[in-house]
Amino acid sequence: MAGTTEPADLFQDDAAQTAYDASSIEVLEGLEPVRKRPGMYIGGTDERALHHLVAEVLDNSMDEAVAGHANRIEVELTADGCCTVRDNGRGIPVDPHPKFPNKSALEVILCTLHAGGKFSGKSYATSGGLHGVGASVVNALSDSMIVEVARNRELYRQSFSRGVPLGPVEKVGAAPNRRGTTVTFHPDALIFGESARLKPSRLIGMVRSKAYLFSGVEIRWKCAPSLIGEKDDTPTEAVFHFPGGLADYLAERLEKASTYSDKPFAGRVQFAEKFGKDTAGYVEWAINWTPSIDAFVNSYCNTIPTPQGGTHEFGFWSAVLKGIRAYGELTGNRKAANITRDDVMGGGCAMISAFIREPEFVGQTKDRLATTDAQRLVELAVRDHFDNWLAGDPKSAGAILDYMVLKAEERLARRAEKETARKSATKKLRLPGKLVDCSTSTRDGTELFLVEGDSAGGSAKMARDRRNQALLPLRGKILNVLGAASSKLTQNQELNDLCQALGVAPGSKFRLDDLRYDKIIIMTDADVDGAHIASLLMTFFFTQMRPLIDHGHLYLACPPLFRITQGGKSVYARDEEEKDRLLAEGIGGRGKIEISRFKGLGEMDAKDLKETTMNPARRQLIQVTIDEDEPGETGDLVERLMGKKPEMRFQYISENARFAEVVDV
Ligand SMILES: Nc1ncnc2c1ncn2[C@@H]1O[C@H](COP(=O)(O)OP(=O)(O)OP(=O)(O)O)[C@@H](O)[C@H]1O
Ligand SMILES: [Mg+2]
Ligand SMILES: [Mg+2]
Repeated sequence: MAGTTEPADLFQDDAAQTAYDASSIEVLEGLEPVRKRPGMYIGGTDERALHHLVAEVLDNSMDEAVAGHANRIEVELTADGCCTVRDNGRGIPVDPHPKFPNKSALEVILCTLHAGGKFSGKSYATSGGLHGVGASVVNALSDSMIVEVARNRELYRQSFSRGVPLGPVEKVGAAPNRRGTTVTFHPDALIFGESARLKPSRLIGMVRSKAYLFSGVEIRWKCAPSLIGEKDDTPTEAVFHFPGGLADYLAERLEKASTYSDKPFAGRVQFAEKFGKDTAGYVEWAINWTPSIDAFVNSYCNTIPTPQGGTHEFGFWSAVLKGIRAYGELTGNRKAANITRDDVMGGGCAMISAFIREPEFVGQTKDRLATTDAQRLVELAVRDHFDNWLAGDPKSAGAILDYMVLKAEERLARRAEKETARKSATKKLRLPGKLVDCSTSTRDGTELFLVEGDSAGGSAKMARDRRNQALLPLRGKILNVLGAASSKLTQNQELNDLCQALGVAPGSKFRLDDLRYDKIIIMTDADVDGAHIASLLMTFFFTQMRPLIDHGHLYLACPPLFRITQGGKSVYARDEEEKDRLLAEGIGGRGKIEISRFKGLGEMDAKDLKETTMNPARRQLIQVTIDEDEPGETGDLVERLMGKKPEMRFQYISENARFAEVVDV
């Protein structure tokens, strides 16, 4: 039947179709879409998203600073849960907007998606803002937002709630010595939940990082003491200003680490110097290598953190990789050719900050930079500097090169090890001589019978289905493995044969994927010796190949318990009940009926063994499982199986249904 055929009644449901007409298509106006689907704008409504609101407002002030119009920003958290960001920039325009003469530009910016001054590159060269949504999204998701603008010696103010203006922009006084924008907002509990709070410890890191990303700005931090928890060491006030930029920050982070170079490789290149005056922006970086702390890379574009990296980061690592390889060639170190990007990045602690015109990010939270050109710009800008740096400091350069060569060698050695391991696994297995294998080449549906004794092995060999049933006769008793050291384990021939036949190694080297059979079936006599062997085997599997049991590969065969003979005719009974039934029905022979408790598998001929114990259509198997619900059960089980009294084990194995579950398979 074709997969696209619709059930007939789908066509009858006219009502459903009528109800879904043009009126069901909604066009969300203004800021409604933001409140309906915050995820699209801030990546969700969780804590990360909540803190992203501050990032949006702060980014706008940073853009103003990077554009050269502001040099001071203040961030304050107040006890009422509000956040205030103030800058001394140009101030958001407040004059009427040419397209909407009744509204100020301020209102248009805050109440309209995709309204902004960063589309053309005229007011801002390399801004973090680019979509014209940030400020309006914060407004939409705040139950209160107040924006104050000091411009033209006047102070203006407009208030909003959930994206709706509470009135027009108003002049509220004179501001003779002031300019800039102040945004105060309170995240809406309807969106973020009643318990949502801006966390000082989370915000101060962001605030600090902005300061070292742009050395031309000073950021003042203030936080109500009541917001700082007992074990929290976030300061209530701080001033961040890093004239040394990223190099300062890296030095601070690597203060306690030993590094391969005394001084980091750090620098800053204006793209215009290299690519002509029309190329706006620059790249700044700082990196050092250390064996003592985990490698990290923090990358940014236009002060926006890009935790998922992107083109700028890729270009940076390309420069470093090519530089170090070239240096190796120059100094006659042939192994340098083996170094890859991973080797260069491993152990490298790097800060990369690019400023480019019209960056393209993936999504509004801007986690990854997608601008293709950034890769080329950054790579070419960094490359020359790296070459010079290496040449100018041979001691550091040598140490870093040696370290990367070592990383490359380790990586190659690991790969070689993996490859040989794989080769030996796929190489034709050496199988023990006494294994009677089945003919199927795949594992699916195959069974390996572990058979006690040679005589039973003989009839089992004839009784089996040679396509999927294999046999491994086990001679004598296997070593009592529970107490044995693992060296003893590997010396035991029976166990070695068993492992080889199964295709797996015991202990930590066990790999379920290598198992050669689907079902491992222990088939021993229904007597004390048989029970002992079965228990030894189960203990072995339990302690050395536990996943084999956990994944349901281990079974016990259930040979019959009674044989009833009458005048040359024999039948077998699995239990008392079946025996009684057979006796009552009669087995169809003549003369005296003899009932014997069945002893060994060897007593049965191949046909009987097949019918009672091996043929999947007639037999019963007990699947060995471990009951995890009962604490102490497994340890207890091993105790019982391995205890001194063999009768107990026999009893346990033949009767304990908690441990072993009877299944018809
Ligand atoms: N502190 C500020 N100082 C001056 N102008 C600002 C300030 N904050 C916002 N603006 C103006 O408001 C516009 C809209 O800001 P908004 O954050 O909504 O969008 P954006 O920054 O352009 O882009 P993005 O959505 O990527 O943040 C900005 O483009 C800028 O012109
Ligand atoms: Mg913005
Ligand atoms: Mg906007």
